[in-house]
Amino acid sequence: MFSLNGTSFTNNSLSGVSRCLNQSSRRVSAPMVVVAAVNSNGKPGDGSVSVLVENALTESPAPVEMEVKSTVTGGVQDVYGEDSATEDQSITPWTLSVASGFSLLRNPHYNKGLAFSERERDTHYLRGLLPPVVISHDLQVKKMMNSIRKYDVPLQRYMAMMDLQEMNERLFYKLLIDNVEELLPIVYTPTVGEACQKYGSIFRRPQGLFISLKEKGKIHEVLKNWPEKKIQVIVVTDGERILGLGDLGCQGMGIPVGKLSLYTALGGIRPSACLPVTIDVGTNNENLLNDEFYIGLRQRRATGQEYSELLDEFMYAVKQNYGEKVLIQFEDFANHNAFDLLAKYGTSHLVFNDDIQGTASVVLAGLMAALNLVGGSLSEHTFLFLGAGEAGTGIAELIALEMSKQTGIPLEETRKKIWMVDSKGLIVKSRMEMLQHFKRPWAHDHEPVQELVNAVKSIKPTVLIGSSGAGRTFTKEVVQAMATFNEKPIIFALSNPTSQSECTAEEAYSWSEGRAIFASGSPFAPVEYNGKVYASGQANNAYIFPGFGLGLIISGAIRVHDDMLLVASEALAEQVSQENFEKGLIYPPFSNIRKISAHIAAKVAAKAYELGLATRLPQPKDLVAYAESCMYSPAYRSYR
Ligand SMILES: NC(=O)C1=CN([C@@H]2O[C@H](COP(=O)(O)OP(=O)(O)OC[C@H]3O[C@@H](n4cnc5c(N)ncnc54)[C@H](OP(=O)(O)O)[C@@H]3O)[C@@H](O)[C@H]2O)C=CC1
Ligand SMILES: CC(=O)C(=O)O
Ligand SMILES: [Mg+2]
Repeated sequence: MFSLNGTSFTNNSLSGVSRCLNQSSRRVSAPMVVVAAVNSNGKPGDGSVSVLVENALTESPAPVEMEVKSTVTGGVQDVYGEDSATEDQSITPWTLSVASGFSLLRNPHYNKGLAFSERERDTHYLRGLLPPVVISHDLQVKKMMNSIRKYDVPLQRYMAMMDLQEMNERLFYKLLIDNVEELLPIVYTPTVGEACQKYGSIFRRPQGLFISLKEKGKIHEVLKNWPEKKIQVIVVTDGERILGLGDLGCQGMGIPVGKLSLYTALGGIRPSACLPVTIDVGTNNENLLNDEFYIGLRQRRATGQEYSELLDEFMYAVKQNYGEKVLIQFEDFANHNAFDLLAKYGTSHLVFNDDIQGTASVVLAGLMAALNLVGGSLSEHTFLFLGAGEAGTGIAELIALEMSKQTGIPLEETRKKIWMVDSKGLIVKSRMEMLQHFKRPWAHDHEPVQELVNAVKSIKPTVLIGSSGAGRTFTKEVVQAMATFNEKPIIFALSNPTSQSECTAEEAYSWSEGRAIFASGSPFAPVEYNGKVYASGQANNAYIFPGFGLGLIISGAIRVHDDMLLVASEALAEQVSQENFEKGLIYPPFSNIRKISAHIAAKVAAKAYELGLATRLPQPKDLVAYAESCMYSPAYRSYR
């Protein structure tokens, strides 16, 4: 028993946190002295109990390594041992106080709904607050899936999922992990696109952190308002290019929220370590400016110095609050800012642009896999893009880099195998003066060509990639042209959501007489053509960023390097099985995504160590096993 600020505490309840740490299968330094203090009568007066947490690392610098059994794996930097507790161990459901009673049921992090056991209902003052039945986590998942499936409208399913995330986090993640193929199109593209468009009308409870021009000069304090302190990944948007839907301003928040749900479900990053951010500098979307339910600043976008000062303040406040190794993922910025932000902060922060880099890695993986079906090496193929923005030029640059690495041919030469069409036609040398800087490497010698179909007929690409955000631009004539000079034309329709896809799966297969190798950014159902069923893959950066981020975090990487993108592509391509190839697939099913993410993470981490960019030492021997052991599991913990 001891006293703090006049209150008596017992330490016989030295929390399960330290015990949990001891029994984790991860190698842990045993740093935590955790004192869960209860009032001397052992009963909270007002439903809450003060808790004091101390990190004893400073007092006990020598790390103690332990290897013990675990049935549940923990999140990266699971310092409180909550996630690495085995299923038969107890942990304390604490916030700054021990949650109990009504507040426990309203706390999404600890709420278990009808799965609270009889004992927990007694010890945590839940009697009467729940109906008598006690059900399992699995039954909760079954029940929730039943109720979600009753909604015919995808947006209603999205809203039900968001409500669940705000009500019972572990049920939300178990549902998503166990039913990933069915629920990915709900919490992610295409439905998240519609949700962003209607965000103001469907807005119920805020998710993520909103930083607007009003917060200029105060961003450091605003970050402190966020309830979690140990942030490992931030996904940030300014809402100017949301999927292929354009400027959705502050309503772009659905994207960082959705991407970070995938960081947890697909990549195993703890939810409490994820921070979704929307930077609101206004919007140029007239419909939103005139919408009475719009949730953002009602002004046109700030640009120039005003914009860059806000971004600068944000970037430095992030580093001040969370340190060097927090990963900042830029998402859905317009290209006139995206390339510059990546270049500007790439040397001072751990930054990653998902649209430029993540997309590049996922498409390169698909191409590597597709070579198994069409033959030849990468440099024997010719590529034509519709869309020369972030996604298009990002992918092109990574393909050229990989070709250069494979053949030893200089990058300037390998780029010549890649052609681009933008809204003004084929990118050719005569347009050089007027081109944005990121398009210039792709301006080759050729007479001007206006129409895509004519570019296809002239260049005769083996691979056609849509990254335009312009729906149905791969017309019948375009696909038929591809099929005239390719036995198996490779066609990617990357644009999201489905309404913006350059063509549908049905169009790709029927217009190519079943010969296309097709993948799309948003999913399409299998297609029947001439009595045969064709399943297409989903070429979406969701395959890459969760595992990529996990790899950066587990290695303590301080910078992103292009070679990490290349190994991530290899890791993903290696996961495509013979059985997948036989179905014409060039991506593995999402149902294996956590295993895939662990492989990607291991390769990325290994590259970080090789490049001297990793700070978490020593390097674990088996990086795949280590990555898996670091992944968050949504299994319920029992509360003492
Ligand atoms: N599947 C995936 O994982 C990903 C998919 N995407 C999707 O890719 C699309 C583009 O994104 P991003 O590259 O960031 O966008 P950008 O705005 O940076 O680039 C769009 C490009 O498409 C061109 N374009 C637009 N309309 C047409 C048209 N009708 N004909 C020819 N070219 C056109 C633009 O031309 P101009 O330069 O002349 O204006 C520009 O070059 C989006 O729909 C997005 O959802 C993005 C990232 C990942
Ligand atoms: C998938 C994605 O990042 C996009 O469409 O922007
Ligand atoms: Mg994006």
